[in-house]
Amino acid sequence: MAHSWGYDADNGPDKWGDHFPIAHGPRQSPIDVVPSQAQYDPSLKPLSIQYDPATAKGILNNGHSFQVDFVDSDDRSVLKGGPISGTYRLRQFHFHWGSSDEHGSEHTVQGVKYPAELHLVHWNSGKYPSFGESAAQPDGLAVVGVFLKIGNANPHLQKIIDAFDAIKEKGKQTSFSDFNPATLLPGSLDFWTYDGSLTTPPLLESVTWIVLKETISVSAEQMARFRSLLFTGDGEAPCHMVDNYRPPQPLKQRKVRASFK
Ligand SMILES: O=C(O)Cc1ccc(OCc2ccccc2)cc1
Ligand SMILES: [Zn+2]
Repeated sequence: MAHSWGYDADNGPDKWGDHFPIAHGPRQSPIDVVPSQAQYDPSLKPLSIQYDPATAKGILNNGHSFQVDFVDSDDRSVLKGGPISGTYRLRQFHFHWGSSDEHGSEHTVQGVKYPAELHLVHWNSGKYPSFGESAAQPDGLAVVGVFLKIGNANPHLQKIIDAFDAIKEKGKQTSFSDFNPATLLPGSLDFWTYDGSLTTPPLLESVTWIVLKETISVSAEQMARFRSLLFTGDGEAPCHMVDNYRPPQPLKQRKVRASFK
C-alpha cells in the first residue's frame, strides 16, 4: 500500500488483501462464535495465567491501537494450559473498539457485538527463541480475547486510561509499571478456542485464539476516553482512534471448541 494499512475505506480491512493475500486464507480472524456450534472438549485443560506486575514496561500509541508492553526476556508472566502445550510468554496487550457503544469488538457471539475487546498476546517461548520467530509459526502465538460490556466503571482499566493524555498521538509512549493484567480478567476463565490469525496486517496464521465467555465491565465515560486517542501523529489533521476492528471472517474448515458445557 502506498499509504500504510488502517481502518478507513481506502486502506481498511476490505483492502488488506491487496498487499497481504493471506487475508483470504483458511484460518483468518476474528470470527463469529456460535455457541451452539461449539463442541465441548473435556480434554481442554483449565487456563493457567500467572502474570508478574513487575514485567509491565510501557504504553504506546502505535497508530492502530494502544498497547501495554511487557518484559518478555524470562517466564515471569506466562500463559499455560487451555488448548496450548507448553509455556507462552506475555508480550503485550491492546484493545479494539468502536465509535459508539453498539460495536467495536472483533469477535462476535452469535452476531452480538461488544463495545470493545481486549487482546492479551503471548508467544511460544517453550519452542521458539523470540516473538518475531513465533509470529511466523502455526503454533507460535496465543491470544486471550476478553469482551468489554458497558456497566460500572472498571477501576483496573482506569489506571490505563489515566495514561492516555501522555499517548494521545501516534508514536507517543510513556513508562507504565507495576500493573497486573490479570486484574482485567473476568471471574470465570471459561473459553472458546479455535485456530486463527493476527487480526491486523501481516495477518499471520499463527494464533491459537482463546476467547473468554464472560465479559468485563467498562463505563460509557471510560469508553469515551478510549475514543479521545488519535490515529494521527503530531502535526497531522487529528483523526480519532475509533472503529479499529476487523469484522468476522469466514470460518471455512474450522471447528470452535468450548472448555465448558
Ligand atoms: O490483534 C491481535 O491481537 C493479533 C495481533 C497479535 C500481535 C500483533 O503483533 C504485531 C505484529 C506481529 C507480528 C509481526 C508484525 C507485527 C499484532 C496483532
Ligand atoms: Zn488485537
